[in-house]
This record gives sequence, C-alpha cells and structure tokens, in this order.
Amino acid sequence: MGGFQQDEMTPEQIEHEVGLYGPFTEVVRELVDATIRTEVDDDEIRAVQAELEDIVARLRRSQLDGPYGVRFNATGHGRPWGNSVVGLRNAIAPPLAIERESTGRVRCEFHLGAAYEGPPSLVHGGVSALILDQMLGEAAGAGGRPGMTATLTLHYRRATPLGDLRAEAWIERTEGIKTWAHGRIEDAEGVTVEAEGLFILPRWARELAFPTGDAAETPPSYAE
Ligand SMILES: CCCCC/C=C\C/C=C\C/C=C\C/C=C\CCCC(=O)SCCNC(=O)CCNC(=O)[C@H](O)C(C)(C)COP(=O)(O)OP(=O)(O)OC[C@H]1O[C@@H](n2cnc3c(N)ncnc32)[C@H](O)[C@@H]1OP(=O)(O)O
Repeated sequence: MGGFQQDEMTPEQIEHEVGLYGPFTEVVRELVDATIRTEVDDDEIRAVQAELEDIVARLRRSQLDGPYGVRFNATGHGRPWGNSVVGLRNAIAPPLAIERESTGRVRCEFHLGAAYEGPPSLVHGGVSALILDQMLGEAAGAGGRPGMTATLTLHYRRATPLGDLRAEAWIERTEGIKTWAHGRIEDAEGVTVEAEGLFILPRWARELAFPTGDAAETPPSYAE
C-alpha cells in the first residue's frame, strides 16, 4: 500500500517543520471557526473572500501531487501530518495530542468548537466516531498490535456537548492479527460515547511483517 514513506528528516528538521506548520495550520483552524461565526457585513465577506482566493493561489504554486501520507524518518519517528484527527498540517483535525502507553492505553484531552457541530451545540455523531476510530486504532498501534478498522461499534449514551472533552482507549484482547480495542469520550459529567472495534493487520502488512508466512504471534513494531 502506498502512503507510508521513509525519508531522511533529522530531528532538527522535524522540529523546524513542527514550529512552522503547527502555528500555520492553527490559523487556518481559526479561519474555519471564524467563517462559521462571523457576522461582518456583505462587503467585508466579499473582500475577505478575494484575499483568501489569492492566498490559496499562492499556496498552490508549489504543492504535493496528492495527500500527505504517513512519513517516517530513519529513527522510525512517524509523521501522520495529513491525518484528519491528529494531523499537524490538517486544519480539519482538532487536532488530538494523544498520550500513548506501550501497554496499549491511550488518552487525550481536546476541544471541539463550532466546526464539529451536529445537533445544536452538540458534537456530530460522525465526529465522535471519527475520534474513537482513531483512538482505538492508536491503542492497537501503541500496544504493538496495529491494524485497519474492520468493525467499529458506537454506543451514544448521552449527547456530547461542544467544548472541552477527553477520550481514552485500550486494548481489550488480541488474537494473532486481530486486536479488539475499546474506548470512550467523556465530558465533565462522565461518559457520553463508548466504542468497541476490531483492528486487523492487513494482508499487505502481514506479508511485510511475516514474509515466511509464520503465524502472527510476534507483531510488527509500532513506531510513532
Ligand atoms: C494500519 C495498519 C498497518 C500497519 C502498519 C504498521 C504501523 C502503523 C502503526 C500503527 C497505526 C497507528 C495508528 C492508527 C490510528 C488510527 C487507525 C484508523 C484506522 C482507520 O481508519 S482504517 C480505515 C478504515 N478501514 C478500512 O478501510 C479497512 C478496509 N478493509 C481492509 O483493509 C481489509 O478488509 C481488512 C484489513 C479489514 C481485512 O483484510 P485481510 O486481507 O487481512 O482479510 P482476510 O480475508 O485475510 O481475513 C483475515 C481475518 O480477518 C477476518 N476479517 C476480515 N475482515 C473482517 C471484518 N470486516 N470483520 C470481521 N472480521 C474480518 C477474516 O474473517 C479472517 O479471520 P480468520 O483468519 O479468523 O478467518
């Protein structure tokens, strides 16, 4: 599968790019929120639109042919910077800053603003699913049992308010190439959404990890 690319980025270069693209993308997130909530007059909207069209044209002068993918340097440091949940360079991503434990437990605190609304002042159910898919997948990866989502079941216990939230996920059990992970989103009052999912190491990754066709008792190492 394409999209996983190794490159020669040094830690210093990565730090430089984090310092450059992190604040840059944050302004675009602000733009999304401001676009939803602005009440300036019609002429101002048209003037800002014209400026934004110029800005888009400037950025398009030099760009990738396709999406960012996931890049790794020689030390195995992963950069999923286009990812829609955690991507440093993706203004659609909240983004989640996930703490990972090698036991396969992951957690994060995050804020969802106006861009993630479904019912009035509440988080869109698909956004909760997006976040939990990532969290459960991260748990599987952090525990050294990465996989693609094969099934994902959501239980929406209570409406999730926009605002400050937290999420956690963990590996429930594993069996060869299959990892079952569970997780939840909480607001200040407690759990709002629970999820369980099955993550399967896909055939192409199995062939790389187990070229001799041995049983998947030793999983590939996870690098982030
Ligand atoms: C990404 C993993 C690659 C590993 C790379 C290494 C390091 C990367 C690090 C870690 C990742 C870290 C963080 C990730 C964070 C977030 C995760 C986001 C995840 C996503 O957002 S991901 C997008 C949505 N996801 C898809 O787009 C999947 C599309 N789909 C497929 O890619 C295949 O469909 C797949 C892989 C699911 C199976 O493909 P396959 O070729 O391996 O299947 P195969 O036939 O060999 O079956 C083998 C055994 O799985 C059983 N089985 C198969 N499918 C099943 C199903 N759906 N339900 C229940 N059981 C199923 C069979 O019944 C058999 O079981 P048994 O052996 O017991 O009979």
